[in-house]
Amino acid sequence: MADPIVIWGAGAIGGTLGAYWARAGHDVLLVDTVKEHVEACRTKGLTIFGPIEEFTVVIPAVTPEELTGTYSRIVLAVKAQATKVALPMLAPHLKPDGFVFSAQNGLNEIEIAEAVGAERTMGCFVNFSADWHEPGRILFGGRSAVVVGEIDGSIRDRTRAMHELCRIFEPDAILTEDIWGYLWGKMSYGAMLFATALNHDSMTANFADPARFPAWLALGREVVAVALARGVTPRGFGQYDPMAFAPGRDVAEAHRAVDWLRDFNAPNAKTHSGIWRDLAVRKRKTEAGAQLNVVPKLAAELGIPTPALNAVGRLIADIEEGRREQSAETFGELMKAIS
Ligand SMILES: NC(=O)C1=CN([C@@H]2O[C@H](COP(=O)(O)OP(=O)(O)OC[C@H]3O[C@@H](n4cnc5c(N)ncnc54)[C@H](OP(=O)(O)O)[C@@H]3O)[C@@H](O)[C@H]2O)C=CC1
Ligand SMILES: CC(C)(CO)C(=O)C(=O)O
Repeated sequence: MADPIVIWGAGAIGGTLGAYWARAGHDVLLVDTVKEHVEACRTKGLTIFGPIEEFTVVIPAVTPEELTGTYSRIVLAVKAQATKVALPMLAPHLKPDGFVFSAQNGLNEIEIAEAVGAERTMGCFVNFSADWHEPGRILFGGRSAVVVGEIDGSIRDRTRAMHELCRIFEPDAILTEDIWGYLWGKMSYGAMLFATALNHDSMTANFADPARFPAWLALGREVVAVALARGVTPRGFGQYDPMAFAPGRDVAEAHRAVDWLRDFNAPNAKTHSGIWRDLAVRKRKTEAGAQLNVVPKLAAELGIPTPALNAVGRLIADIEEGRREQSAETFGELMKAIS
């Protein structure tokens, strides 16, 4: 494939992937709505910094309005709530036999497939940690799993090619026939991450508090119940096995999963989730509407109650709308809702 890899949304995740691919000699084109970031990337360069490594690479970059031409590979790395807006913008730039590769949290692949066709949609589970700090500067806070897979479970030449590209960035990247399993597995962890954003404690401090364990247990159980009812067996990463939250499993297994999340996040230079950062630092809406709240809707269709997910969704909305603060008290409201 001769045309550049287009990264649509060159923030924390898209920018990090793009920087690694560009440094490895691949032709990359960043597309982002933040003009100052686009300008920085294409002039002084995009700097990746943090505990993993530091480097700067100048990468061609444009705003969506400046983009011309059609491309075979478009890596979509906008927040889930921006997917709906980004899809009609990128669709005219996708070649008829090209594909959109979702490097996002949530089940964006459903929406992407509806917009550009299932044949032109590829999934990816991303769990590494990154934060956009300022134009041209992204913190790469910690390594974690990257998994590549087609939404129909097939493995094709293009799937292998994307997997190889991801291995440049993450040598342990996995090629899977079960991307939905990984996406639902991340959803179970993601629901807990939303809850960690109800207060100002780090992810590790949240997972370390035994008093908060009932919240992780309830959230994990609800997400996993919905996934299983939809015929998906959620898959994890590292030693986090979402099936620890499956019906009939001993609660000790869930304790082990949460303890592992505590330890996994401890050395991370990104101490808080992207959701916390949206609320506390970027002062903007989170992905709750487009990511977390999808699960209770699917659960309702299946007759599965989701009191913990409902409470987290409601409390995050309260913070977004200025009705509540991120605080111990707000987390306490979640605890009340599940007691
Ligand atoms: N950051 C992380 O550590 C992780 C993130 N993820 C997931 O990866 C996805 C991307 O997150 P992240 O990289 O953190 O997000 P960022 O906000 O850092 O990056 C997204 C970039 O896309 C821009 N953008 C928004 N709308 C459009 C559009 N229509 N066209 C082009 N660019 C646009 C954003 O601008 P603006 O800021 O103005 O909106 C921003 O610069 C999310 O689903 C997230 O949950 C998954 C694992 C870890
Ligand atoms: C915490 C992290 C990086 C996953 O480890 C994440 O997915 C997020 O910030 O939303």
